[in-house]
Amino acid sequence: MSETIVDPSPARSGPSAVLRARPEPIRLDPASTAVIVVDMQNAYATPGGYVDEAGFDVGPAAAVIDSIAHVLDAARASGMTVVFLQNGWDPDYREAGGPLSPNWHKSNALKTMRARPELAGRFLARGGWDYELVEALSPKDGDLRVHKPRYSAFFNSQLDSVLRARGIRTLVFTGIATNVCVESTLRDGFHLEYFGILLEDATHHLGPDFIMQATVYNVEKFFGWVSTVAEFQAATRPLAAKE
Ligand SMILES: C/C(=C/NC(N)=O)C(=O)O
Repeated sequence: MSETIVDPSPARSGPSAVLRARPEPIRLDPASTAVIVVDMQNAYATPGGYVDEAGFDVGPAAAVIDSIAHVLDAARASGMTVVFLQNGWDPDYREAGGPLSPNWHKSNALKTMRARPELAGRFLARGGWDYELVEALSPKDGDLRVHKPRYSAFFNSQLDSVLRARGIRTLVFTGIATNVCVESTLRDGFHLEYFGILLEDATHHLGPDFIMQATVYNVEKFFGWVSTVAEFQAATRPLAAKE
């Protein structure tokens, strides 16, 4: 019996490819697919950035940067949209909210700066090094950047309108952190009718390994599809040849 292939864009006119994914394969239509690079900023992926200073392990981020670079090469070659998300706030932290915002209480960046006043102003402030994307993943011509002030990129940002204006239906997720901003955005995307695909080895989690497994389980079972960088490259290769 042949396996069902999920098809988010049955009315497409151009070439498409099938991505091997769990729980079932899903069709990729480059014209309506965007690769979302979640928060690959110095804050989350470079020693000396916020996450490192707050005591999380950024070691695995180096391999993730490499993996994402491969995904982006494949995505651009096959004509997909690339969207870089950048998390943070204005330099005065007004967008972060004050004590009446749960963000003020839960953001480890804000908490670390309050606990260590010598770090005040250093983390996730627009214009600063911590906020910048890592050098190895600099956007190329045609790529998009979207600023986001909370874990989910669909809140208080332009992401939904930027995607809808381009007819994007499928979102391929990479970036950091699997269990925080990646999962929050993929889940909210589900509720907005986007098809979310997690490339598990192009993400890195913050916290114990079981939390990565929990996100992968949640996505596979409830919110979307799970695949890998190698499968994405294999699926998109024939599309690039046709360009
Ligand atoms: C913990 C954290 C995660 N961010 C993300 N990009 O997943 C934060 O922003 O504080």
